[in-house]
Amino acid sequence: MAVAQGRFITFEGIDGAGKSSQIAAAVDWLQGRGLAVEQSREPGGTPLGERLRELVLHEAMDLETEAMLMFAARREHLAARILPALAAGRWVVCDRFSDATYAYQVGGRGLDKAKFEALEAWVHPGLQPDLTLLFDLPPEVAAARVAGTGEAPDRFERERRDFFERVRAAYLERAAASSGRIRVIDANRPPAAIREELLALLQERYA
Ligand SMILES: Nc1ncnc2c1ncn2[C@@H]1O[C@H](COP(=O)(O)OP(=O)(O)O)[C@@H](O)[C@H]1O
Ligand SMILES: Cc1cn([C@H]2C[C@H](O)[C@@H](COP(=O)(O)OP(=O)(O)O)O2)c(=O)[nH]c1=O
Repeated sequence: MAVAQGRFITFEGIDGAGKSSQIAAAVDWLQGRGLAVEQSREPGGTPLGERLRELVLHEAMDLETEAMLMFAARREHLAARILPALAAGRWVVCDRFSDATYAYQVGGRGLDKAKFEALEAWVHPGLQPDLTLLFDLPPEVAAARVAGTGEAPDRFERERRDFFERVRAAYLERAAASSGRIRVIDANRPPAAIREELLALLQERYA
């Protein structure tokens, strides 16, 4: 007998891209179709992962330590939540996954691509999200949004414009290499327009 298998949907983009409220809209839409949906985030998603998140967002560290902590948190997230949920037929909507490590650690910070690929093959062999929504916008627009929140910036949000230019370019490069999985959304528009495109995309794919 075929076992129901949930779908894995991820959201990506530079800090301030506006993922948060759009993720909520996507989850609402999927739940409205009667699906069981789990919303999560990376780094994080489990008690251990959230503790690792605190460290990587606020503690200065070596680049390879940073990359391995991202993947350690991810391994725990997969083992404790994502894989059991998908196996039980639940859908998982996650704020960031390995594309973020590619964009931030490889693109932004210069981590050796072969080391990223080795970690990815170790931590989730044969598994990629079913669909990834990449929120794309100029770093200066995103930075103004982050500044507008009035919240204290973390270690990544304090990076300079050229860092986010590299992160953005790495995301777009990965999207070009996986155009069936990664859909680029122009995030430099009002929230309502983005929401409309996002829901149309989900409708086209999953209705
Ligand atoms: N399309 C948009 N246009 C203008 N401001 C936005 C838009 N989307 C989100 N924002 C604002 O930008 C800030 C960052 O949004 P958020 O959803 O937290 O981004 P992310 O989760 O991608 O870092 C918030 O203050 C939010 O209200
Ligand atoms: C998952 C992941 C996140 N990050 C970074 C990107 C973000 O700056 C930060 C946390 O992401 P996020 O939860 O999107 O932060 P916020 O809700 O404040 O926008 O971690 C990496 O550098 N590598 C990774 O693999």
